[in-house]
Amino acid sequence: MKNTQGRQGTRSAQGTPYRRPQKDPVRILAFEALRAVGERDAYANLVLPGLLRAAEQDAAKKGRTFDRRDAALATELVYGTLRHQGTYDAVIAACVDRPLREVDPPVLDVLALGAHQLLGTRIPAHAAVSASVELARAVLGDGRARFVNAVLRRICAQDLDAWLAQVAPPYDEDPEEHLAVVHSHPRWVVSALWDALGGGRAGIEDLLAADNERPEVTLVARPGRSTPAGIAASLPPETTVPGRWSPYAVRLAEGGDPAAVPAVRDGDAGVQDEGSQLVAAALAAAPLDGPDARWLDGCAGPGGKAALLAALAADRGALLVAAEKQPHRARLVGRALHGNPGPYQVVVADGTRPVWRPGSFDRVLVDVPCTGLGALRRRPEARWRRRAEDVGGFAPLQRALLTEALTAVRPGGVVAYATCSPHLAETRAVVEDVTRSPHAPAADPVDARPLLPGVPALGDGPDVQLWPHLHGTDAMYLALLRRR
Ligand SMILES: C[S@@+](CC[C@H](N)C(=O)[O-])C[C@H]1O[C@@H](n2cnc3c(N)ncnc32)[C@H](O)[C@@H]1O
Repeated sequence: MKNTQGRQGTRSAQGTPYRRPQKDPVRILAFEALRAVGERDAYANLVLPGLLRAAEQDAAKKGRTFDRRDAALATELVYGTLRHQGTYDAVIAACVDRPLREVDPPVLDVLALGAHQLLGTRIPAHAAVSASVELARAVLGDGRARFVNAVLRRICAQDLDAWLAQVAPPYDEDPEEHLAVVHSHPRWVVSALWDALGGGRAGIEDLLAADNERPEVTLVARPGRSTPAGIAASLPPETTVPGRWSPYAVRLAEGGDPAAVPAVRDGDAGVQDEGSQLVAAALAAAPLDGPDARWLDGCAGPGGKAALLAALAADRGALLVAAEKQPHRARLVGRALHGNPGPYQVVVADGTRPVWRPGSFDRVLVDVPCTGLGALRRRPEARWRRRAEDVGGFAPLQRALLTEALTAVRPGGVVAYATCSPHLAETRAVVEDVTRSPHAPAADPVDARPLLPGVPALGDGPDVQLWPHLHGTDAMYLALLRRR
């Protein structure tokens, strides 16, 4: 019998010709990544590499290719959609006739992916809609694909600016909600960041916009093991840029792959934001009277700062003890420190119940667990997962770890308290409470600003707060305290 319905043709119950959905591996991969983030609380940066590898292997089996451009587009779709989810949700909400919580999450993911292509990329509108409808047919079925089609057609009726004017309240009426919708941050995060940053509209807008930028990949050349110049010389000249502030930093140009850097493969260098490098370098540079032989990193996992500290300690013949409560993270610390030119020990230990004697260290770092609001550039989903209540949840541990750090350092020794969050409740409030507490050893603040030479806009001191929009770093906080 002659097939009159084409290669993939069958007839549906209604008699309309049925065409199998086109399976676009890039969009399917992006959808699967969003589902993993939404359904299983996965981290995009952890699930993506596995999905990309699987897509490559699947394509190879079918005699097709899934190349670097496909991988770059899939990554952009996932990260962009997650970063701008708050804005896209507000737009989608204006285009559906029921509350968003009544729309199934997989449908919302397809809509958000479509909204990102329409409002956040240069993909032509007709291509963005048809690719999204095909994705919906493949992963949701024909009925929901029609719904997706209808919603996306409403979205593409105007551009992003027009949508923002429609869905965000005017700045003058409700500044925080305006910024939350326009810059896609939860309102409580806008509020907390603004409290910490201070100032007017321009600064907070720049900060929120910087949180939505892809961060550069920065490497740390571990002293005694490699140098920024040596790393740069090992790579084609156009692929590296000097660090901005850290003498150990070298930045990779757009698209640079750290795994391709020989010094990184050998452990002589690592991937580390310049803010983290500055924290370790400032502790190492703090003036000290008396011995300088024993250093402690009390919250070391996964070991980025410990590896730099250990290399700096080695240069002075000092020992670094790197303590971490979680055994699996302590193993990562061991890996980061492997090959260090000087002495070090990695211990699995609870920094609030120390296994070391009081006063036995000359320099101590506590880079405490925190909300991570300073690294929103790197963790696109984190802002939606965190809750305002989480801040208070970390408070007792942060105070206990700083108190024990002050106990661990000898009189005259220096403690660095660091967080990758600028939230005032995790930064100044902790330092002020502990330094006033009768239960903590007495300590005096050390002005950290001169220990970050050349870094501008460090405020009134004595502590320092780095910012993505001012320094190009994560929003690391650092307070230095000298035990009396
Ligand atoms: C912000 S991270 C430290 C990052 C690290 N300094 C780096 O640069 O790679 C905080 C670490 O503290 C660990 N931690 C949490 N509670 C702890 C405790 N009571 N004692 C020691 N480490 C703890 C966490 O497991 C986590 O690895």
